[in-house]
Amino acid sequence: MNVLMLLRQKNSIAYCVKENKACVGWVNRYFKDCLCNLSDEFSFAFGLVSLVCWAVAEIPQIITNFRTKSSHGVSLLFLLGWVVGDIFNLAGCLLEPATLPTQLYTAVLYTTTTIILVLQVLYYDYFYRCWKRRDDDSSQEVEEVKKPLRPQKPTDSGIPIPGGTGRSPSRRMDFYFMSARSLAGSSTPPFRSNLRPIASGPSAVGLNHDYSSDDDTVDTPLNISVSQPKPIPRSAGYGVFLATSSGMPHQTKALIVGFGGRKLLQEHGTEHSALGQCLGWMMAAVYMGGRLPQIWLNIKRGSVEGLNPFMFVFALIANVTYVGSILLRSTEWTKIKANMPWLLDAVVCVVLDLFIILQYVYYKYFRKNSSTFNGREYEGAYEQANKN
Ligand SMILES: NC(=[NH2+])NCCC[C@H](N)C(=O)O
Repeated sequence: MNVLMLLRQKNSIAYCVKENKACVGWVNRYFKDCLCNLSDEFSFAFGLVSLVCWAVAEIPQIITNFRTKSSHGVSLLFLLGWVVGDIFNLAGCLLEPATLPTQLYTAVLYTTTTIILVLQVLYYDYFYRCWKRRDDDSSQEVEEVKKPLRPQKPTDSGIPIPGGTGRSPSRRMDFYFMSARSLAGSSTPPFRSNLRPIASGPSAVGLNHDYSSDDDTVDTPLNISVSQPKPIPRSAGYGVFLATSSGMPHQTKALIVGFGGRKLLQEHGTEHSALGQCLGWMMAAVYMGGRLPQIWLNIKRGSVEGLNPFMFVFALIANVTYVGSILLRSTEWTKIKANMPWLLDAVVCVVLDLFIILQYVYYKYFRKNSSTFNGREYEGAYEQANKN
């Protein structure tokens, strides 16, 4: 029987067992899925929309980080939750015979984009910031030796110091000079800096204390350490967890030949292992919990600056269509039950993403007017910096 099915599959002749008719050719060929009726077709279409949404979901945030040269708006813990979940999800897709090849495609797709995003966050949060700080510190050292600081008029605050370092000042250095030399006389904090009470002269102003996605913020001392920048630690406190699969629905109406060594399955031959279920629940817990650091970061900062809401809009659509694709394929309780961890995860993530989008609207448009001095000034400087 299996040999016969394999032969049929090889010749691209797949049949719906129930309805005894050929599957949709291209879907069968490229996605190894069999669509027998309209609801299967809708299910597949929803699955495709979900796949496309996941493919693009993180791109807006990557662009925002690139533009602001910072990742202060997005929680690293949230992204790490995704990465760890995705890796186990990927492993689960490869090991679990009940998953479809499309699940594997989706998992590969979003694991890749998430890894790119995390690498970018680490780059801006650690390397870029360290280099920038080192650059600024050495500039300040030379500056302090060569040109003693003079009191600045408030109107001078944005003007770079000509020839101060013996090399052409970059825009980054302009910000630095503005903040280090004359912030005491200016009410405008430097780009992405926290406005703090100024203890003494200009050299006592803390720079580079970015609004960070760090969830364990460590206060930056007011005095800049000229030689060694103090790295801000981040916590990556998720425990080890495993996850299996998500993406397209498990149910198949006809024969499926899986990837590599995966088994040939039939409608009634789909296996749901207890381990797969257990891992599915653990995956769901991590994915759902992963949104909390982001929500908390937004509350803690009282701002959503640097966060791109489209990441959550796409994730929301991806999860809604994902749920639709499962439910449209089958409403049999046994199948819904087997998919429960993935369904529940997607539904809860939709609610949490909706909450984050509302948070965005609130902080961006309503909280703006009543924000504190610090917040207003920060936004002004931020927007000003973006315009330059
Ligand atoms: N890296 C990813 N985008 N992974 C997909 C996570 C899917 C999960 N339902 C969530 O919304 O969190």
